[in-house]
Amino acid sequence: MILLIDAGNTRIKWAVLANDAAPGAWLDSGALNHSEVAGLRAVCARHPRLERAFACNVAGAALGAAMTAALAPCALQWLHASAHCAGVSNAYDNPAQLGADRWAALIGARHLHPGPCLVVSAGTATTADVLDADGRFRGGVILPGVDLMLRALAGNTAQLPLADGRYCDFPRNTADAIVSGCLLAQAGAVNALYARVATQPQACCILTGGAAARFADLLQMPLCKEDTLVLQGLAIAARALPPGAPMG
Ligand SMILES: Nc1ncnc2c1ncn2[C@@H]1O[C@H](COP(=O)(O)OP(=O)(O)O)[C@@H](O)[C@H]1O
Ligand SMILES: CC(C)(COP(=O)(O)O)[C@@H](O)C(=O)NCCC(=O)O
Ligand SMILES: [K+]
Repeated sequence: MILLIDAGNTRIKWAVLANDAAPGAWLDSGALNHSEVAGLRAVCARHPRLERAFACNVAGAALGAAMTAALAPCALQWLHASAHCAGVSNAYDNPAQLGADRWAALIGARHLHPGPCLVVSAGTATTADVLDADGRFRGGVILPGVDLMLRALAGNTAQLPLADGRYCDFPRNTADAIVSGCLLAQAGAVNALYARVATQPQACCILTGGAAARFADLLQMPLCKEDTLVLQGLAIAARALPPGAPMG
């Protein structure tokens, strides 16, 4: 039994998986705020047959250390992006520079969909990553996530609130204008990146992240929503990287 943990800049997502189970067939799962990281200890206590913990962390060394402490004595193995893993190759100039959550999402996407796809993660940041039909990660973009965009406008202008408006085609008030602009910015980036794979047979978009639902309806392509894509990728990577194995 394995504990999988995706530590992002907003939330720590986790799931428990039996050794022979399909990625996504979670025995248990949940999410914690960074301030609740010690709650990982209770997750271990609830699952005494845990043999292993496998994680990605893009939220800094302090959170990583707190995760290690919370899980002790269960050893925590970290996924780092590398040149190859589980059928995915990494075209980043420096493969290790790619966020481990993006790398896990690409691995998860490859396992779900053998064709070309755009892997979109709507989290603190929004990322859109191009995966070719042969499992080659070609590259991708990073932009502020929805909440970051909304907070940037509220925090850096005299008159704009932290908007709680809704998407409209022709916004006629400030709150709707702000929300519509931010959601269109997200969808515009995704639609533009998708154009790079749209002509390839069986191309699709796999969408994940806590903010995915906010702009999914604005996306103009075949769409597969996978809320736990990163955790699924971690499960696949963990099986490809037994404890103590060198990174791919
Ligand atoms: N319960 C929640 N707590 C915090 N953010 C949430 C929650 N539900 C949805 N969200 C949205 O999802 C985003 C965080 O998504 P997530 O994928 O967890 O981000 P990350 O991987 O960067 O930690 C937030 O910016 C917010 O827009
Ligand atoms: C882009 C990210 C901040 C996304 O993290 P998240 O929004 O999920 O917290 C993360 O993947 C990251 O820190 N990447 C490292 C730089 C890169 O991927 O090029
Ligand atoms: K994420």
